[in-house]
Amino acid sequence: MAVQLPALFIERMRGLLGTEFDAFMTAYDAVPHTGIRVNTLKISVEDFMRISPFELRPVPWCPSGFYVPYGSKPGLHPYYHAGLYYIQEPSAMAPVELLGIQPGDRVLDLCAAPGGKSTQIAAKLQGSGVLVTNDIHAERTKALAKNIELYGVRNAVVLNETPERIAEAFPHYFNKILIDAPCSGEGMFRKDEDMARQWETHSVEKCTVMQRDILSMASRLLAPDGVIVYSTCTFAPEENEEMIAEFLKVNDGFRVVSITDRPGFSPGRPEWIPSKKRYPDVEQLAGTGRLWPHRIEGEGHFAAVLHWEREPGQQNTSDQTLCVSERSVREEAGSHGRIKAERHKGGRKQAGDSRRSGRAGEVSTAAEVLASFAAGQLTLQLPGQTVAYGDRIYQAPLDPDRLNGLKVIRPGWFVGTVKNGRFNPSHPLATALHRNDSVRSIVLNGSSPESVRYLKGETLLIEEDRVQLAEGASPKGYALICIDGYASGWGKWQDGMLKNEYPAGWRWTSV
Ligand SMILES: C[S@@+](CC[C@H](N)C(=O)[O-])C[C@H]1O[C@@H](n2cnc3c(N)ncnc32)[C@H](O)[C@@H]1O
Repeated sequence: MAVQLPALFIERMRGLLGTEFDAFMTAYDAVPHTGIRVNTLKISVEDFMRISPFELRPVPWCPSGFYVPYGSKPGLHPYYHAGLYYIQEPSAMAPVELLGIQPGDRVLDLCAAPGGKSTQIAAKLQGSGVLVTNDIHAERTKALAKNIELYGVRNAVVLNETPERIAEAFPHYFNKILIDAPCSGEGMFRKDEDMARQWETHSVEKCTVMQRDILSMASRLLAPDGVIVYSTCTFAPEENEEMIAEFLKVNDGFRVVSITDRPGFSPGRPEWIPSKKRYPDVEQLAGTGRLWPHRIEGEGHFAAVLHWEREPGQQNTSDQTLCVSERSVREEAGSHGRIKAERHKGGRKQAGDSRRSGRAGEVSTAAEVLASFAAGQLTLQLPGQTVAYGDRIYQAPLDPDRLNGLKVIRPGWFVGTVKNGRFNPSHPLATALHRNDSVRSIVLNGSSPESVRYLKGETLLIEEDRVQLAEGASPKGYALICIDGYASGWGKWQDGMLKNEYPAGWRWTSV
């Protein structure tokens, strides 16, 4: 066995698993599986299967998930940089499938960084409804925001908050909530030896304190008839079945929705909750699910689906807690600059509602400059509400007043900046477009060095006949650069020269 497992962990698993223990241990002799999940915001599964540079084998519990052969190195292909797939451990693809996301859902991903599951949720929403995605760690929210942008998500709000403060701002607002909880990570020991090394210090008890707190806040955030999916990547019953048993004991009206008929899942193990701790109706915990590394092709996971069955109308769903006079906003100084805190006292410029800021000139400037750019450059109607924070313009999926008092990393789709009355389109605007959304586009061949040179930030020579134009458009100006047809960034074309607009912090430096 390559992995050094903690002795205490081995003893505990031997006691729990009994005759299954030997099979469990043999899983540690196998190499972990590599998975990719197709980003259906940018490409359909069928189209990706046609162009995939890798041999694909379906992941049974995720229709857009595939195993790729060991050694494939999916991070080293231009399609990865074009956001066509997310590299994700196969078992980690399961929790979002359990949320049952429908168009128009209001979804909260409470522990979201670096964003694997958030990008999966966004792909299921297909631009409808709203995704509020949050992580408590400021550093990790940078990676989260970047992934939201790389994967072309238009309807996400990115927060860096405590669950409690989100619960104060959004009481009973979300109909789907994912808690991919911080946990002791026992299910990842095969894939990440550091987790095995850190296990004793990162104790199960410490994690249960955080999990209990996060779950209790989720009950305040959930709308009547809503669903919480709670998941961990650990085996410890205290963080899994027992955590859910405790939650059910203190939260009336919730029921476990059985997932044991879902591909890959084995039943939860209520019998592993120590008998001295009594919880009512523990049998329903058999309806939670476990993914075992010796039974499936993936790492160890646990998931529970909790449905709040309380009748609508029994809870206070008012928005009265939203009135906060000041708002703190965090924004990045540049595309990938340092995040700085900025306070606005009613100074936001919001399109279409000059009464809010009292600075009608600026209000109209931001919205009008964007509208004028969009009229000349884009063929789509931008979704959401135009909002300006400083010189940065966003299309927000939520009324920005709902975010009052919260640490907001992105209030919506970052579409560009206004400087000296000119609109400069952002990189995330490009990554969330489809080729025909721009009046001017240039297609680079994904298997030619040209696409790698573009992703490295080099200037390219491009003949005029390669600039694809909507009717009436001239070849000079911003062109959407598409790798094999999939939007990857901007370039500015003039007289056979493509000035590269791929931002410095995003460039592919490892090739
Ligand atoms: C298992 S990871 C999430 C992985 C993520 N869902 C994904 O799919 O990429 C757990 C995350 O919870 C965050 N976290 C820890 N305590 C938290 C809390 N109290 N509230 C919100 N997030 C928390 C950690 O920073 C960490 O990023």
